[in-house]
Amino acid sequence: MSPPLVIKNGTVVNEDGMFKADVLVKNGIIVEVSPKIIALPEMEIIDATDRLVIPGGIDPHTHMQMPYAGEVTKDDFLRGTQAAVAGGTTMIIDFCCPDHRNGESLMAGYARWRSWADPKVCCDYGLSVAITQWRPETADQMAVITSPEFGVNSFKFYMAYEGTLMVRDDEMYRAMQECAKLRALARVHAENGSVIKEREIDLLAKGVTGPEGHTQSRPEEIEAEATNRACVLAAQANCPVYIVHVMTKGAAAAISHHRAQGSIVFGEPIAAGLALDGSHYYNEDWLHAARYVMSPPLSRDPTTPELLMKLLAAGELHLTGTDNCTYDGCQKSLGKGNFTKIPNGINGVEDRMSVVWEKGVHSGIIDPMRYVSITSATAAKIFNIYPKKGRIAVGSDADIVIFNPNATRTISAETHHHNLDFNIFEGIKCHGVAEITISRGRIVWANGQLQTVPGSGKFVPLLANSPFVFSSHEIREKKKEPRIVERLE
Ligand SMILES: O=C1CCNC(=O)N1
Ligand SMILES: [Zn+2]
Ligand SMILES: [Zn+2]
Repeated sequence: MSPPLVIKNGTVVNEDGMFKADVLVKNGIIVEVSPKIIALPEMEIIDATDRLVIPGGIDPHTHMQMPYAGEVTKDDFLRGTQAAVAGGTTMIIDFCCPDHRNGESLMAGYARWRSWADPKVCCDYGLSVAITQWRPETADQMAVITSPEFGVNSFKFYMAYEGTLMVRDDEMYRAMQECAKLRALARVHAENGSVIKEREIDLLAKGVTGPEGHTQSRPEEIEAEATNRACVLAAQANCPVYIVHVMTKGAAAAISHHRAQGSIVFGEPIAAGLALDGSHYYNEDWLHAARYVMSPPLSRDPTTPELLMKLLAAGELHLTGTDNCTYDGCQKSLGKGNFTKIPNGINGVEDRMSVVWEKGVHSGIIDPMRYVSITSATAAKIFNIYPKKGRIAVGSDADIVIFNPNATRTISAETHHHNLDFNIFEGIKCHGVAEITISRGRIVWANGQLQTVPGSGKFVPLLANSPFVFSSHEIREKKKEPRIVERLE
């Protein structure tokens, strides 16, 4: 167990307030937050003068060590969580993807992911489970895996990747009904996978084989239409819905529309979409362009990144993720001559906290409290682990970052901790640097050095029925009861 830690002279920032205070940590828990804490000889002292003391980032969207289409993502649970803590993130929610189409149970897939992650993680993690087919046994397995013993409270649905991950509308509708019954959140990758597949065929037939074909096969309205459809199906199923990687204005507008209709919809932009645009797909260098291939694609509109940040400021979008799904140049080159074979994925887990500070706070669009909300607290609330996570308060886990808002760092593959030969944010200078990262009371990053221990991170059970998501559910359910008219024969 780490020695007691006292963080002195810092400014604590939570999503609802910021104030000067010292913080005392014992046995991995915050035990005191007060104006002046006397440092005793047995305590390790951190001087946080002119620094912010913030809740460790929570990245709700990663794909570490993910097997897909014969490849495995380069950031495994060790390198991926090392990159996370080096950037000020102290918890990830990774996507478990059981091979359900071929009969693997959700529980067996879950067990595989746990066996990969538990020995390697250097910070805490949770799991969200993808459902890639609606089978007779799926509903029962969803009930099992949302029990506290497994600790899963969200399910992922892909409306893209026809033939591998994509579910039909009727399947997603049925599964959303089950999510609502179990008080579990439906998370959706919203793209029209069927139309994308046809557009890919047409583009290849016309000789468009490079990464520019990827973005042309997925026009922005393809994401907007699917986002709208996902919200409609969720509303029909009376199921709260969470749209992952919101990349475009149209998708964000669809979310705002359904929220204005009273639906419970959460939108998750990602670091890449808050800092970059789709011009990279037209880069003369094939490999450069291929390295930015992800789905949905980066927006073709250079004004989108700022708009997405403004929607986060306005509360129309809610939390930031990364979709960290890293493939190196060799893997990306599998798509030479056919863009549909380029593995989809980019990095983000190490740079999200700095990118969001630079594009949000340093640019004057959000304040530090909103920053904590969109990088940590809202994720903790949605996944039902608040205030254990996402807050600097007595009783909360000591997942803490000593954050220097005035320091800058220039992002580069030369210095990052990803297991990757490229960084999509290469050369971007950010204000806002995580100088010390503390995971459950243990310093895991300081003085530019990792101090991680593989397997020291813990699996965090995510329990169903998050009040932030479901506390109005019963009343909503009653209002949607079907009506029967009793007619005299
Ligand atoms: O939905 C996804 C899976 C991982 N990679 C990506 O780009 N999109
Ligand atoms: Zn996705
Ligand atoms: Zn993803």
